[in-house]
Amino acid sequence: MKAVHFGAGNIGRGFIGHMLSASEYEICFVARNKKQISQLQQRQEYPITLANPEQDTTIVSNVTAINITEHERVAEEIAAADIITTAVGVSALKDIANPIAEGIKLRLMQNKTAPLHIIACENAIAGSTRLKKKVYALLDEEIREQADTCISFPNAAVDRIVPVQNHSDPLQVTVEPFYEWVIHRPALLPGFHEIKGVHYVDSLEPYIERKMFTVNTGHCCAAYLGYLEGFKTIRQVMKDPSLRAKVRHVMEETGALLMEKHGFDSQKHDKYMNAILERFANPNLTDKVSRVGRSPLRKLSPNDRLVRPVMQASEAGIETPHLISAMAAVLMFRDERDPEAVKMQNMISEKGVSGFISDHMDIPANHIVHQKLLASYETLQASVRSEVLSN
Ligand SMILES: NC(=O)c1ccc[n+]([C@@H]2O[C@H](COP(=O)([O-])OP(=O)(O)OC[C@H]3O[C@@H](n4cnc5c(N)ncnc54)[C@H](O)[C@@H]3O)[C@@H](O)[C@H]2O)c1
Ligand SMILES: O=P(O)(O)OC[C@@H](O)[C@@H](O)[C@H](O)[C@H](O)CO
Repeated sequence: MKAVHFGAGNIGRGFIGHMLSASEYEICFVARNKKQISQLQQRQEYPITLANPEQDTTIVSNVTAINITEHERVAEEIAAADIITTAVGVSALKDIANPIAEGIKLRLMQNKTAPLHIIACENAIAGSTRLKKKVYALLDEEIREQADTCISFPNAAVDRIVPVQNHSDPLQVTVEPFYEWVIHRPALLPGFHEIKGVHYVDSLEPYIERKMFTVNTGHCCAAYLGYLEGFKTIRQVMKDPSLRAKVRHVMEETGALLMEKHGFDSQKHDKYMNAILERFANPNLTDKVSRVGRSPLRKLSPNDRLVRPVMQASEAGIETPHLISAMAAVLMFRDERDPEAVKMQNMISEKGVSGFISDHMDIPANHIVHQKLLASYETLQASVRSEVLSN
């Protein structure tokens, strides 16, 4: 069985590659980093270390790589593949749509009708559907109709914390022991070769919302609240009892929404939240605030981990004071090395924070969430100003 995976980054090597290889897939990474590509080609394996006290290490084998710029080879790999996965970041899906479309054209030209599954393993609601729209926009009607008969884009949720790596070996990756990969079963075509350890479900929305609104909402709130206190790692943030309590409160607010919307059991959800807080606090893992808080424009977009739950909670009549005050912290986030953080501050300077909340976050000025967020931002700014003056 052949897999093509776009993006040989942290989650690509540390999770998706690991899972596919353990299910007897041969994996070809389509990547950009030349050093990683040549190492993957030469060694055809790489080590994964678990962030547990024993630092258990396993070897992922049957791997190779090609460069995204080798258009013909990428198309040939796609034409021959059984599964395509991606972990490039949701904003980069537009950049890989063309190579995937070219591969699909070649595959269909070769009359290959074996099923092909294309799964976006990104932190996004309906990531594979988004990718499909971008790919299909590049195919003509006849090819789209043919593709519909043998190519499917199942949506998925992926969960494993894999920080930025700092090893002398460019392929080595340290990952947390926990993992969860959930795939929407109804979108699987007959002949799909099962990936061991994946949870296949009939309805994905409860799983992706539970993951994004608990793990990712809590994680980024830890990062932005920690940033305001000058912390550099998530572990440091979680050691601060007041910040840890704030993150817990944010999760409780999104949890109230999830329980109301999806009928989750409150005791089980409580355990789920506790386990996540422990994952954030893992003493064997160093995860930077800058990684977890990266790309604030994406994180503040209407369908992502902050605006979506806060608006849904508001509609359901659920109060979210902690989430709103953490969102005010996002608006204060500055990181010169993060282009989205720079752009966000420029947008706020140009439009004012209320203009940013209306235009970028799509929360109209007369909405109660807009007004509360604005008030929370102004209070936070005033407290930061008075702290600066008193120092
Ligand atoms: N790291 C985690 O803890 C984690 C967990 C779950 C989901 N995710 C999601 O997985 C995705 C990747 O995250 P990551 O942490 O692995 O980031 P990363 O930056 O480590 O990896 C992304 C990789 O994609 C590559 N890439 C980007 N554009 C490309 C292109 N056009 N062609 C080929 N390669 C390209 C980059 O070079 C990089 O190697 C994101 O959507 C993220 O939200 C991450
Ligand atoms: O990857 P992002 O930027 O969407 O979010 C940063 C982290 O919260 C995220 O990567 C988590 O580590 C991951 O989603 C855990 O499964």
